[in-house]
Amino acid sequence: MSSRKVLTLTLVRNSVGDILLGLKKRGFGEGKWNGFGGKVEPGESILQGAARELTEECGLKAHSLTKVGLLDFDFIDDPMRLEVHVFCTSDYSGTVIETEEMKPKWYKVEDIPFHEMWLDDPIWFSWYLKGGPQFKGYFLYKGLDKIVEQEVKSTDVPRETTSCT
Ligand SMILES: Nc1[nH]c(=O)nc2c1ncn2[C@H]1C[C@H](O)[C@@H](COP(=O)(O)OP(=O)(O)OP(=O)(O)O)O1
Repeated sequence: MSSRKVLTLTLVRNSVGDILLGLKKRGFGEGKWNGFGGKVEPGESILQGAARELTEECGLKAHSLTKVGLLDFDFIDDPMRLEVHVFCTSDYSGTVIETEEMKPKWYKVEDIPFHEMWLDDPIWFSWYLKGGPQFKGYFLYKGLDKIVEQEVKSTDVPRETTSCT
């Protein structure tokens, strides 16, 4: 029996192209820098979940979100499967705040701290940064510190921007 979790991950960029990451202070991925997101709750859409998590974790309100990719994670000897829907936005308002879950910080793209992020991030991030159609990634982990299988590819599906209002 596998247990599949649907999660969101949102990458925010400001008007000068810097990217907002958060240092996860608790829970899954604690101690790693990442975008903002979490589990989609019953009764909400994936987009609604992404917008809610962004506000909960760093205070920003997304006016629209652009779907950029999908990441699937399997774990050897663990029935957990993660389906992570990746969004980006530069269309937001509010002030960035530190929350119980995340300590946020703006990074220049060339300074993204990949050595303090999930091992898969340096593999798929370039697909996000370069634009183009949505990407699809698959990673098989052994534990949380080793990737034993990986694939990232482009799909035929263009990036899609949806209003959050
Ligand atoms: N391998 C991976 N690479 C990556 O870049 N992001 C990942 C990842 N695995 C999970 N994530 C993201 C998805 C999501 O944004 C976040 C995990 O969210 P969760 O809601 O599971 O966190 P928590 O365990 O803190 O749960 P809550 O207590 O519900 O907030 O980490």
